[in-house]
Amino acid sequence: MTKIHDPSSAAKPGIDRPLRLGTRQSPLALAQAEMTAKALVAAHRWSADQVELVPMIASGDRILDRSLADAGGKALWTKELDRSLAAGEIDCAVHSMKDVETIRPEEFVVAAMLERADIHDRLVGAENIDALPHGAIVGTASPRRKAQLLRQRDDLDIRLIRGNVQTRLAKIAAGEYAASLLAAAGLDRLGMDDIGTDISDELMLPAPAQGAIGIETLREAQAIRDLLSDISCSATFQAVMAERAFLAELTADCHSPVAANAVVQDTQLCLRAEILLPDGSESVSDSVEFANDDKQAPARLANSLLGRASAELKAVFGR
Ligand SMILES: NCc1[nH]cc(CCC(=O)O)c1CC(=O)O
Repeated sequence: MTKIHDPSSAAKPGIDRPLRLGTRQSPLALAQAEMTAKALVAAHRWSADQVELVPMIASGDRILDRSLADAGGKALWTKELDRSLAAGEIDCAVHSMKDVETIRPEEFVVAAMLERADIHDRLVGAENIDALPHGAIVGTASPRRKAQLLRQRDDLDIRLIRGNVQTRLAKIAAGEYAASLLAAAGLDRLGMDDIGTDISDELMLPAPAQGAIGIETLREAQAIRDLLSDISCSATFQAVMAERAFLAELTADCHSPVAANAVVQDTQLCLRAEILLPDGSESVSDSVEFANDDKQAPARLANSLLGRASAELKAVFGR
């Protein structure tokens, strides 16, 4: 006997069963997943139990003795969630867009981004960069932050610091480092908005996608994509995609000191970007305004910056 396909028998996530949100297990990742869950519940008038968090440990959380760049790159943040998404164990995965590789497997799609938070870096351990003592030890794992700090203060002793936000703050409190830089967005989401001082984006243009939370799902999962699109902030989405397009053209990875930030103004985007030598001794920056639908503009900016760079700086980007 042939089975008659009954579409109502396919359990609808969020309706017949909870929508499963995959997340890393760090306190910041969990806070971001909670924000996503809240947004879904509000947008769809669900009850709280229609969304379920599925936390997992990422390789990036396990490897703490090396910089991410040396250990295998940004994939270390997404590998476990990717596998789980592909296996159908979760319906979508919540990420800090800053940690998501520029080129992603074709089967995944960023279906939504929450409204972007504070884009700035916050200095913890001193009032401002000038107030740091001569030769002070500053902890960061970011080539961008290191280069931008050294550009301003080449006497600083920049050393690798790894671990989640709480771990880093504990290391400063213990005197292992005089100071560190952390994303304001992360501190704010952890309720630590009273810690540290914002560094202006003139001095330190943030990392591409800093402050943005993205939710990925399977490209083919149209029902999930629809549920997610209802919580997406289109201005954030367009801005972050422009920043990522800039990165893609540079073929930058997490070794590369790169900063970029875009803002949407009506039908226009304004993209500011900067590339630096790792020791901060050279930086090239510029900004461009372009129409939202001009998808090539970020790549043009990348090439114009490279065109003005020294041979040494070009080489950082494999040119
Ligand atoms: N690489 C770690 C990471 N990824 C995203 C954030 C902060 C949250 C955000 O930028 O949205 C952080 C911590 C930090 O840079 O201090």
